[in-house]
Amino acid sequence: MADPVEILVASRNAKKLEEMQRILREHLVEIAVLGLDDVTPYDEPVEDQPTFVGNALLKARAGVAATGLPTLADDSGLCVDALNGMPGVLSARWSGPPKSDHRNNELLLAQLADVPDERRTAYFTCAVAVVLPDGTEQVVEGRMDGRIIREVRGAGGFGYDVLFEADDAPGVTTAELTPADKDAISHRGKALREIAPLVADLLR
Ligand SMILES: O=P(O)(O)OP(=O)(O)OP(=O)(O)OC[C@H]1O[C@@H](n2cnc3c(O)ncnc32)[C@H](O)[C@@H]1O
Ligand SMILES: [Mg+2]
Repeated sequence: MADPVEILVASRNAKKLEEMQRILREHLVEIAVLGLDDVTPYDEPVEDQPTFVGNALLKARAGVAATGLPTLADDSGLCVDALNGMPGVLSARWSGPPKSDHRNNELLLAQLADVPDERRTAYFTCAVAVVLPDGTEQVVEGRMDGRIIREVRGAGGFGYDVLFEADDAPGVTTAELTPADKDAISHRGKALREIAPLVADLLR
């Protein structure tokens, strides 16, 4: 039997990578989904673009240039209405280096301390880009609407999940959902389920 086609998922975030591999493996059954730890290390780009789409393309292009493998990358973040869309593309490193989910969540609570419940709306967004060695590029986006609560709750997920209640799963944070329940409603789940058939077609 021929070796399976390989794709690289270029993320340094172990929890995000786990979500991506879980969703992709379900939808791309005959494709081997590798992570950055499965390939020779390369210089990863600085995520300096003003948009999620721009950063996702940057990460995917760098992966394909370094490895020669079709590469998928996710750039995602939390956009809070009362903060004019911040932290947005800066979500991962909002509270400064070294990257810390805990400090980011403390900062979010502090920034929203005086914001009343009805104005604590926010959404997660995710751009997923796939780039092939022949230069073909595709990008899709997914979104999950919800609100920011006042105390962290839950042990699942990552990042700001402990402070986010999705409109599609009210009363619990996305850190309290099972992995499958988060994938079913998440920005990342939506984007990856949309791009998976495109990837399958491109690799055929
Ligand atoms: O760039 P890579 O290496 O993929 O990993 P990263 O963590 O730096 O990823 P991003 O640059 O895309 O930043 C995304 C940040 O947005 C937040 N975020 C994105 N998706 C999330 C989710 O599903 N749940 C909670 N927080 C999320 C979280 O703080 C992430 O670190
Ligand atoms: Mg990043």
